[in-house]
Amino acid sequence: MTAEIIDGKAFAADLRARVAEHVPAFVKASGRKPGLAVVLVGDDPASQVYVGSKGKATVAAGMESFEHILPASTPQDDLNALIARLNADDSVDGILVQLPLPDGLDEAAAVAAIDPAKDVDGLTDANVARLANNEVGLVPCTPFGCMMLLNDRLGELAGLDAVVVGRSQLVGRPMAQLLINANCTVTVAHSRTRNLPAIVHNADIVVAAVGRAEMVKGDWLKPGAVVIDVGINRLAPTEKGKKGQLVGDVAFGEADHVKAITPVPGGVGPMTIAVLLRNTLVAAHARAGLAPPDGL
Ligand SMILES: Nc1nc(=O)c2c([nH]1)NC[C@@H]1CN(c3ccc(C(=O)N[C@@H](CCC(=O)O)C(=O)O)cc3)C=[N+]21
Repeated sequence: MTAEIIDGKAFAADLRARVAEHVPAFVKASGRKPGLAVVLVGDDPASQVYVGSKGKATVAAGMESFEHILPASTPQDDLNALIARLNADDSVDGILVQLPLPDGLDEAAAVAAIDPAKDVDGLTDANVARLANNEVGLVPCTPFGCMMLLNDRLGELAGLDAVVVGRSQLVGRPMAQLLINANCTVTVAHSRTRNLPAIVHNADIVVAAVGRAEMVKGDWLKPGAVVIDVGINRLAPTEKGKKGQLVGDVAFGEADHVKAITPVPGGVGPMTIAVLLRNTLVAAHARAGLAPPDGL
């Protein structure tokens, strides 16, 4: 049996196109474009690349992109003041503060400063509570994108055994909530979990989000499982002049016997950006008092 490779890149391109199709009607109804503000503190090169691709995708979808790049030495008060200005700015529908923040800055305080109506990362207490209560709200982009890939590949998820490896606020925890809301039987595993291989081997759905290169081995995976690899790990460069290879949290080369698996790159990563645009459009409609865009 040969695993199907889930083409997140193509799925994301389709989602971005569907988001873009809704933009003209929003502009007509509201007299302005949907706007996304991305705040990057510090000069981490990988973060700069992500912020760049977010900005490009935002403009390509017909939306307005606002980038705020601050030095790593920015005081908390200045960061919070910027967030307060973005909250008050009517042309901004979505605010994303790129995480992690540099040492010395309080992430929880920065997130708490974001207006929940503009919280396109779904990280504020208000949106976390809505997700936990299975109510409508803004959901973190990466887990939402994973659910779209799972629904596309599997259809009805009710009753399936799902294992989420990782319990971060941005991915693991909201992923578990979404799977519970989809009526899966959900296990959340993490660094203190005992007998991880056996737990993963029970799963029909495996979502790996630990940030450790190829930690999930092929023989842990049940034949026929659907595997979503959220990890993006850059290996040390092996050849001179060559950039380090990107690998996921799953040993992809050992996963031939699963039903389907997302590759890295080209799997979950592009979905994250496409869902960010989707969330911005959804937030824009809600803020303008318009019905949510359908089919997204
Ligand atoms: N508040 C916040 N929200 C985030 O959503 C967030 C964040 N902070 N901090 C950093 C991580 C990382 N992240 C990625 C998005 C897209 C790709 C992506 O498109 N990756 C491509 C390739 C990337 C490459 O080649 O380097 C792929 O997987 O195919 C990767 C990583 C969002 N993040």
